Amino acid sequence: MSKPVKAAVFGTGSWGTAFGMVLADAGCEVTLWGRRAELAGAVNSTHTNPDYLPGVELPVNLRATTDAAEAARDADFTVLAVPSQTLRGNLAEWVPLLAPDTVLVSLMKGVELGSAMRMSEVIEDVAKVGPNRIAVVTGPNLAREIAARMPAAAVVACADETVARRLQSACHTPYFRPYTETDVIGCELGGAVKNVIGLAVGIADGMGLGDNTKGSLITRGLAETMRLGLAMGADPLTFSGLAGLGDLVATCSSPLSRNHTFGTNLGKGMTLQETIAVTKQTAEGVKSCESVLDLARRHGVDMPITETVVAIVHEGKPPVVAVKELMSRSAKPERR
Ligand SMILES: NC(=O)c1ccc[n+]([C@@H]2O[C@H](COP(=O)([O-])OP(=O)(O)OC[C@H]3O[C@@H](n4cnc5c(N)ncnc54)[C@H](O)[C@@H]3O)[C@@H](O)[C@H]2O)c1
Ligand SMILES: O=P(O)(O)OC[C@H](O)CO
Repeated sequence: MSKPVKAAVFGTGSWGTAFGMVLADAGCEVTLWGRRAELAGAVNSTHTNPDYLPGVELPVNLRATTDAAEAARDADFTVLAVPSQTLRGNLAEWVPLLAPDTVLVSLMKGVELGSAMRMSEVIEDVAKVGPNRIAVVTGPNLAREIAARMPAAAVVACADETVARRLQSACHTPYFRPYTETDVIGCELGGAVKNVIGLAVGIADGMGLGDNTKGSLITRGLAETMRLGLAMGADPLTFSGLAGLGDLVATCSSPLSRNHTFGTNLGKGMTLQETIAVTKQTAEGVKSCESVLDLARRHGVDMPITETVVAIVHEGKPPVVAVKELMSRSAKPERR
């Protein structure tokens, strides 16, 4: 009998825990790493994560520890599920502990501030491993729905398709259907930019605007994501798949999305500080809207919705003024 696949998941937040559950349900031996002993204790003793997924019963073969070396030991897959902006510092501490041939798997949907690096680039930079040992999991995967074992599809992307297939088989369950991809750039951009568009749609919802506005923001948001992707060497077809349209629709429609909810609160008139204060989990788009705009400028790409989100979130532009400006841009053909 072949030995079970071992996975370490660094991050016991919503998605780290839910994806750990997926891996465990798929038959992997999974160890979650978290910073807080009481949370790791709760996972081990009550098989719940009361802070991030209250009411969800976790599999008994999902264990947790605060000892990073213990989690990392002999892991075939080392899954990273911390906020995008802390990844660099976190990973630097874990690199000496990693199993020699482990595949590093990014669950994160952000772009690093300052460097404008995608998460796989940060991993490559810090861990000094090649693209064939770095994979990305993305798609329409709201953690709470996955944790409730509601059916969903996902994408596992790696430059090396064999590695993507290994990961696909490690996380395939009756409720979680992963497809393989080799377009890592497209998959990561789809995940990072949908958070920014999710903020925009949330703002519009909070302002009481309608479904036409939502449909327009989703479609034009996808258009600007694709423009950036093309400039960066992504395959444009990726954006009509799960990592693009699929995730955009889930995020922009769901009250479970932290980015959408964050935008809704801003659109209702809360200040940035008030909105941050009521946001308990990571809403990646809040910081990544700036790094996505940075990427767009580096590549000479026009991203008006992203620019508008940055102006509302970070420059205090009133949403009503921002909408007026967005709508009064010069007329142009739909495709350019
Ligand atoms: N929640 C989802 O539905 C979902 C789905 C797909 C992808 N993602 C992505 O997964 C990533 C993680 O999101 P999440 O939902 O698990 O966030 P979360 O806020 O629920 O959890 C974040 C985790 O990181 C830990 N953390 C925070 N700061 C840290 C630091 N400085 N050092 C180490 N650990 C730290 C927290 O304690 C927590 O365990 C994000 O990039 C997000 O976009 C989330
Ligand atoms: O809650 P959000 O906005 O981070 O979205 C969660 C997932 O990325 C949806 O696929």
